[in-house]
Amino acid sequence: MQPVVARRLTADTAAQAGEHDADPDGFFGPAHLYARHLVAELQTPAAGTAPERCVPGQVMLQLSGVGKRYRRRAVFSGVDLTVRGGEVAAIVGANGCGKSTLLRICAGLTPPSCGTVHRTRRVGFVPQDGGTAGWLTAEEHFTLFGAAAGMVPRKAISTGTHLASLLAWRPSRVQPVQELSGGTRQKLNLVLGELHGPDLLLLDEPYQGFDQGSYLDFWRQVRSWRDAGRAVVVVTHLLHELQNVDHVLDLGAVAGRVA
Ligand SMILES: Nc1ncnc2c1ncn2[C@@H]1O[C@H](COP(=O)(O)OP(=O)(O)OP(=O)(O)O)[C@@H](O)[C@H]1O
Repeated sequence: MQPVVARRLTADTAAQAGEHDADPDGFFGPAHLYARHLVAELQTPAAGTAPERCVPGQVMLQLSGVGKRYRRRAVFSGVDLTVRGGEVAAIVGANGCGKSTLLRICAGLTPPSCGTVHRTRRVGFVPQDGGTAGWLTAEEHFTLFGAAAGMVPRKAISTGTHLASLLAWRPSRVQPVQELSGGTRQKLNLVLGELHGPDLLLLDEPYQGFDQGSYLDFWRQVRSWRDAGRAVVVVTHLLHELQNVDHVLDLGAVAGRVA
């Protein structure tokens, strides 16, 4: 879960910068020095990040009787879902039925109000709103997130660049992320979620802003993860893709029958 920690750290930092209403360079110093500082802080590799082979058929995620309440309001209850290596699950349903909340519960970022969640250790999470830092470059993000997973900078950059190429994106070495288009920033998010080779990928509408070619590249990637024995859970509104997935969890139907 170290990449999740790194993502939270960069989001906190962005919030700090926003609160102080200062030029990031003046507040934190030059971007590359700040990135180096964060990398040093996250240098200790997460326990158990040594590469392991995905085992197709192995349970990567299991939800049993999971429910969520915000104060006295029930969002959903009684959610059961099992996703194995080599399977893709889609979470669908109307706006506000709790899809993002459920995905955060799967990632361990939001506690369920009831039920149990078992997940494999190596998880990649791609949130709907990215946790990227606008004044860092894509390469600095690769280095930062890679360090959190115990990758040396060179390996993190080459892996990130390779994964970006699978989405037809060639990151500039100098352009800060705040100058990227929305779709390209979303590609960065996707690459960061996959950088450490997770067994379980949790994706919250990861293709928002993608052009048609990138969208097709994305689903090609999903099939290649599945073929490699990884498990994928994707929140989606695009029902015509459901023929390509192994499980469909209609959270709208579940939410419609909460107590
Ligand atoms: N931290 C929170 N505190 C209180 N209520 C919340 C919180 N987070 C989410 N909610 C509520 O929980 C419900 C589910 O939100 P969520 O974002 O999970 O829905 P969603 O199905 O992903 O929606 P969308 O399709 O629009 O992305 C919404 O009514 C939302 O207002």
